[in-house]
Amino acid sequence: MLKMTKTIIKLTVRDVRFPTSLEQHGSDAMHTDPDYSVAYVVIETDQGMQGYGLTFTVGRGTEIVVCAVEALSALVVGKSLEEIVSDFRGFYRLLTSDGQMRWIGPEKGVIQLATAAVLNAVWDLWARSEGKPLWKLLVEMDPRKLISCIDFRYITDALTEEEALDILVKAQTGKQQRVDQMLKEGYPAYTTSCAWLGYSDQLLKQLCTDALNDGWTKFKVKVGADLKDDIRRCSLIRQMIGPHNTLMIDANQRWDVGEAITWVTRLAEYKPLWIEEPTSPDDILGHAAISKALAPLGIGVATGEQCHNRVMFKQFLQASALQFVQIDSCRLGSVNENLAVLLMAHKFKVPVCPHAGGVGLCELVQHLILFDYISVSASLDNRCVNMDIPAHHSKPFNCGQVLK
Ligand SMILES: C[C@H](O)[C@@H](O)CC(=O)C(=O)O
Ligand SMILES: [Mg+2]
Repeated sequence: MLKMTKTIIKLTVRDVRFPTSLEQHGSDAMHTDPDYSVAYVVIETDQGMQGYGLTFTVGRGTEIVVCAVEALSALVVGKSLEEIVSDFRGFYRLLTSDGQMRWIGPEKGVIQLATAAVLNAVWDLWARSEGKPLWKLLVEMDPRKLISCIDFRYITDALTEEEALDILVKAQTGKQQRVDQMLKEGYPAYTTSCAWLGYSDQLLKQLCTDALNDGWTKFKVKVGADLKDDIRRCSLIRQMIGPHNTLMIDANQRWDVGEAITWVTRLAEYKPLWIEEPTSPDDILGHAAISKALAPLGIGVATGEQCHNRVMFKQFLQASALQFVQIDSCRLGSVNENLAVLLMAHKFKVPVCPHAGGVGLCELVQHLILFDYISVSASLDNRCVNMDIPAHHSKPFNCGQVLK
């Protein structure tokens, strides 16, 4: 008789690093020599199917994430895909609430990065077994089934299961039109690839010219190390892109709260849409104070690439501490936790502009933002996705090409 279940019999994890620090790709005010890296996970079933997942890291820290993935593997190997997805919420909890390992999180830091890598591989296996890309698996899934993948523990004071279901059911209207639109037009994207902090002005000019020629209209510039340099670089980019294209700035947590307000006020004449990660990613009230001070200048606060779980995002939203939610496909606990954040952002009417500066993040997050547009928000207002493909290869993101 034909065996129908797919049992996971093996998990392997590799430490993969790229020497990006040599040419300062990916550099910012806090990560001056980043080597873009991943903990890369492959799971294999008894029927020979594979699922691929990863989490993004920077440099030596990858070794520790690899150990954490290995520590989780015993919870995955031996389970069947069918058993996992029949109670995905339960499986998410199994990984995040394990009595022997919960103490080193919970749901944050290295262990959450490892959880993301493992669960990303499980979602990939699920999508492959259905013969669909992940975004399609998500948009075609019954709303009740989707909700059953989310752990609502700790967020029901902001979003209940019933409210989440209601959001998904309402967004069923017009869904097919949005699918067709995305396949034809793609999702708006921005690039940081012209303006990493360690790039010379000459390189910045050359990459910005190339990106403009390639059709990019939204540009992010790294700031925060030296105010004079920031003024010169922002002025240069604003001159090159003109008044109608969009500029964002990113300080990667460099400042204290007061310093952030003063510094960004000095850069306000270059009309940035947002200041990203102005201060510690854990300082919710600090972000709220910065948001309040910068609102009259028309500058929003964006954060999320180091926002470690749904509970943090909940509080940022409740405290009006951000104006742009930057989900990250590998910082949060994979698709399961990202779904919770997308639904909360929708309830709080805050646009989602995912983070993706890193290995594999652009490839992963496009699935989540397509799901957000097609099945949750139905809006492109004030929204764009980060696509940091190295500038010399860069093309505006077109999911018609990428995702068919
Ligand atoms: C170290 C990373 O390159 C970081 O600078 C990415 C980032 O902040 C972004 O893409 O945004
Ligand atoms: Mg950033």
